[in-house]
Amino acid sequence: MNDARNPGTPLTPDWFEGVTVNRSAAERRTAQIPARRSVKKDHQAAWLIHAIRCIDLTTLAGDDTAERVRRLCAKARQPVRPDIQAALGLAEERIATAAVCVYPTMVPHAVAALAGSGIPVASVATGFPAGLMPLPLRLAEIRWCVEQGAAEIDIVITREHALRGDWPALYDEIAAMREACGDAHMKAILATGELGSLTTVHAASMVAMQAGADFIKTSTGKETENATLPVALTMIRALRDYQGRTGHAVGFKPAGGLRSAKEAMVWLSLIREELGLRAMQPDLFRIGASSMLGDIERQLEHHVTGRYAAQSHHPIG
Ligand SMILES: O=C[C@H](O)COP(=O)(O)O
Repeated sequence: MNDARNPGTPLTPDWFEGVTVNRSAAERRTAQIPARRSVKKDHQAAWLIHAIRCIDLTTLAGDDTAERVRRLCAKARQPVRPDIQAALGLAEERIATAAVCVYPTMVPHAVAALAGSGIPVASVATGFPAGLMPLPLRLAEIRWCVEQGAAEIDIVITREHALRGDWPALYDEIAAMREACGDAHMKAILATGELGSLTTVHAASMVAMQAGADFIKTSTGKETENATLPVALTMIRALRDYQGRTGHAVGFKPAGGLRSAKEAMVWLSLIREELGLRAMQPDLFRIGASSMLGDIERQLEHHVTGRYAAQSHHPIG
């Protein structure tokens, strides 16, 4: 994760009030990306390996178990089958996911399973996914996760603050969460599918960064609408504006419903086009996904063998 933490700024409404985001313009701009074959065929395998290195390998299910988390962590340590990795000429390469993301009570199991791997444990917190709990309890949950060894905390915002335009309330809660995180890096989940408009998404993005978020993240994966390209473009433009004003690069994490290798390529293309190569690195770009890795591995196997394995051949959970 980017060692240079986001120091944040005082709440500065001038940076977002009066900004109106045109949804149809954002949709037109992003509609072109999926169709574009911007990555040459023989570079696609390299892009997919890079995508793996950006994945927060996630399980956030009510029936999660310690055993499932242990299996997920083993996958995070060895995401590509050794024979496929060798056939790609990468036998000596260390390929691992960026992090493993779990619920709080699964953190100790993930920490134990990832010991010595260098792969950080990310935990959702603050009453994920709705966040509708008293703030002191949400802050205590963050501190508990950090004490259990989580190095990254994915917090959720109170959507009502954004929906009502109560930016001081939103800023104060995120700043308090950032303080509770201590040395753990904080990703602010905006739950954009519940924010009503891209204009509100833009404002909430800017407030989260001003309050000290190290990353801004689209979704919990539990909303009806999760990561979409127009939402991402809105957040990325806010990121770029924030960096222009402060000199600090905040990370971006799309999450929720991202299932395929092709989507991974589209998201990487969007980041490259909008923010450049540096922003594609795992300390600034993550993909929150519970099942995308399986499809990426299938594509890599096809790249190597010319055949597709059955979906079940690359299980994770
Ligand atoms: O990052 C967290 C998301 O819940 C992952 O969503 P997903 O299970 O749809 O991949």
